[in-house]
Amino acid sequence: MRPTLADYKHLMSGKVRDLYDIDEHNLLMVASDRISAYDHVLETPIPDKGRVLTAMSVYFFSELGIPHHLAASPDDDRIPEEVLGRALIVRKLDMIPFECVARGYLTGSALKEYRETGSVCGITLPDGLTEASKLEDSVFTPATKADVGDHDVNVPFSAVVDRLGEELAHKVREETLDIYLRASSLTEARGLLLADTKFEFGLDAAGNLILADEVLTPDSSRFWTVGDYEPGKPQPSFDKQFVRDWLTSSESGWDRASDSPPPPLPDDVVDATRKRYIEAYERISGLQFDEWLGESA
Ligand SMILES: C[C@H](c1ccccc1)n1cc(-c2ncnc(N)c2C#N)cn1
Repeated sequence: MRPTLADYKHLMSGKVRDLYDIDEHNLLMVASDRISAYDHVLETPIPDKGRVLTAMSVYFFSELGIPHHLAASPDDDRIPEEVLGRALIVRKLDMIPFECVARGYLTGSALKEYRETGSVCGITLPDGLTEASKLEDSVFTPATKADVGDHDVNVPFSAVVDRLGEELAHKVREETLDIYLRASSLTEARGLLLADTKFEFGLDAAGNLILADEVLTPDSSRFWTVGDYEPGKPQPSFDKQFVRDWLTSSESGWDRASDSPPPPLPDDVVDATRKRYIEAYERISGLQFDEWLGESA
């Protein structure tokens, strides 16, 4: 008999994920079907999004072959039925207080900073770069974690050194870039560009660096289609473009510049977005989503 979520103490919630306390050594990390766009958590869920992104993390944790925080099988008996397939048991770590971002392409906050300073996180970049430019060498662009609803703040590597010390700061940067390069090679071979991604690390009781959080999901990464890649303009998001296009179309009646919450999504946008998440998982992993744990929505 599996427990229910009510048996576990709720610890915190992010935009689309929730964290529960299992026992002295373990947490339950639950991925919801919530989706965010334009800094809003939409009222319309995307069925199976939580299960797909959980399956993607599990695939990469097993594929990357580096120490990670998964503490049990995805079908462990301690996982409640209601979240089976979209929840993982992870071991408690002393989390490193930085978003460890690796970028192979220039976009988002890094592009904004580059346009203002010619650099990102204190790293001077070549002149003449533009939206979605491919960077000659991928860069480590750490950020401090913002409260829910705020944007993370990019910081120079020296801030990581000041907080973690030279040795650990260098190890975090090295691990971040190594995982990014290996993952981007894997995804590109399957037709998807990994423009950038965000990792979180923690330390175990022995002081070992452990890969934590979710990894290489569309929520922690930007995925673009190789065939559509064209620097000089914003690239379509592999997973969220249908949502973004509809929200900014006249059909939605929503004004992005207003403070009003976005309207509910139409069924066709929801269904197309669900299919994109599943496509991303199946193309990258080579696995069939309908063989993944839990009940399809
Ligand atoms: C940001 C993320 C989060 C996830 C889900 C919902 C809200 C926040 N989070 C993860 C931990 C965490 N703490 C201790 N040990 C761990 N292994 C982890 C992990 N992963 C703390 N925060």
